[in-house]
Amino acid sequence: MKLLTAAQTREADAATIREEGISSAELMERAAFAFVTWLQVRLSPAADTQVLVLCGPGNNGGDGLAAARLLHQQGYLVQVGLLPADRHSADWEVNRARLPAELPVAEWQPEHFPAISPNTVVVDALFGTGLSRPLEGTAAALVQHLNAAQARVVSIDVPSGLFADAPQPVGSAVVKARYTVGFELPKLALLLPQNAEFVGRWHVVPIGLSPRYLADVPASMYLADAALLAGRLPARATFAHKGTFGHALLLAGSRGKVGAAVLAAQACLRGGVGLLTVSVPAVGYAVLQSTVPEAMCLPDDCKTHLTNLPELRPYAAVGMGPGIDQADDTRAVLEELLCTAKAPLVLDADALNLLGANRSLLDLLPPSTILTPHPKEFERLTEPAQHDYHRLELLRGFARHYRCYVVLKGAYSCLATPDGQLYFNTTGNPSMATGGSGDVLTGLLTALRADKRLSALDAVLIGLYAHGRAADIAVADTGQAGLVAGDLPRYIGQALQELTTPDSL
Ligand SMILES: NC(=O)C1=CN([C@@H]2O[C@H](COP(=O)(O)OP(=O)(O)OC[C@H]3O[C@@H](n4cnc5c(N)ncnc54)[C@H](O)[C@@H]3O)[C@@H](O)[C@H]2O)[C@@H](O)CC1
Ligand SMILES: Nc1ncnc2c1ncn2[C@@H]1O[C@H](COP(=O)(O)OP(=O)(O)O)[C@@H](O)[C@H]1O
Ligand SMILES: [K+]
Repeated sequence: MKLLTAAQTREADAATIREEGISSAELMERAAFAFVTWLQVRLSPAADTQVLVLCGPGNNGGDGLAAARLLHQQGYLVQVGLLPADRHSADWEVNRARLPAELPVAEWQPEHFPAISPNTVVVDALFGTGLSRPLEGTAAALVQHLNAAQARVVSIDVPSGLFADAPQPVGSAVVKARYTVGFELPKLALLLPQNAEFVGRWHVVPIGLSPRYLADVPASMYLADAALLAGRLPARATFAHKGTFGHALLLAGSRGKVGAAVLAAQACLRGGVGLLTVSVPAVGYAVLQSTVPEAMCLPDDCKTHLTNLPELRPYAAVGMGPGIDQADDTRAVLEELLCTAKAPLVLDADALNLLGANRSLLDLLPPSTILTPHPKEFERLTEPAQHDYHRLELLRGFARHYRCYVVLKGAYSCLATPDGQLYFNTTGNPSMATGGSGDVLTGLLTALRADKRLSALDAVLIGLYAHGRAADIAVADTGQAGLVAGDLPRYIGQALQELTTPDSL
């Protein structure tokens, strides 16, 4: 699924109106209906529920007016509060006129905003994608009044005051919603950690925007969801053998962090690799052999950390980083790997920290290497970001410059490709915020890179999706707090199966 900018969303609305021969008010009605349908499922029975709809002067306010009418028709106790304005959009006027006379409507004056009861459900329809500057004056005061009320707020399209796809000054007035319900496609702002306190949980509801426009519009940002990835993992052929799926090498572990090597190895095997060899410091040899018997193990001469690069010829992909620490002779192993590897590489954790501390090594990165930094590791590779949008630009620039695939990990992990596209992963949950989840990802990505049937892009996208999806499946058994990284590998197979090409004509 593509992510559209606010401007492209307006074009998509216009294309839909043109192609379907409907009026913009009809599209607004569709949007309001979709919103109300979503809301009704989550509200208490109609007669017990007070709903306050706060409407701004544009089409977001128009959506709010239409939603107020539809909720009123369903028997909810609805009131409408209007933000005072000199001018309103045409479809706002249409929907203002359609409000039934018995539905209470008041213009909210700044000197005496009515109190908002915490029991009220507030629909925030003040501003949407048409916001052109940060809120000030009455609009900002109303947002502050609403936030102070601590009511349950559901924002239409975006929390009012938040730019849909651009940064804004720190401290701007923005509604703090419990839920944000967007139309058709999420806006970039909903995916960024800095906006979490405003967005709450988000959902999108379909409104039938022009499929032709959505297919043709050029995009540089995508949501990597099931629709994008379904069927991308080829099914296994009847006569497949272990050579079909590649032989991977993992370079992982150091004294006190052998577990990272175990987790990566388990995930690599569950990711479907044909053969796996793990190079660990001598201290990890017995541990690895007993916990992951399916993997071959190459013990390093050094007891505590990696000091030797194995002969690379047998391997279809190499993953390095989980738990390796940052000793100077491990840095030398990384340097030799970068200089000599012919197979695709996956670099994580301390391999990234070593790159950050020895930036000249970055120029040795083979094209199409996969790097998986979390934000702190990414900062060590680049520079501190001023905000999330800046971080995304740094990410895009880094991936382009080094011709690499770079995954900025977090909720909605973002992959930047060598040609500057961004893909936001849609799976995963906060259960993964536990030590070792990243090691599991390294192992899984190394397995998928060893599978020659997959392109580099598909390997990363499938790996990110399946990693998060494994956690989504696992939490049904473990709960969120109870999940540990070691639980994830055994759900990877099920997650991968969901993306496998169906066995049909
Ligand atoms: N027919 C359509 O085009 C559809 C539009 N939709 C809704 O339309 C919304 C976009 O509507 P609009 O483009 O009218 O934009 P908004 O409703 O977001 O607001 C635009 C109005 O606010 C004013 N404004 C912008 N920034 C301001 C600020 N900082 N302080 C005070 N006033 C400010 C603008 O001058 C304009 O009058 C979407 O978010 C969505 O909710 C949906 O109904 C789907 C269909
Ligand atoms: N709140 C969250 N929602 C979804 N995924 C998450 C969340 N928190 C962490 N993750 C995922 O878990 C992994 C954590 O990796 P990392 O930070 O390297 O941890 P570690 O070094 O402990 O293995 C990443 O893939 C990240 O995307
Ligand atoms: K809004």
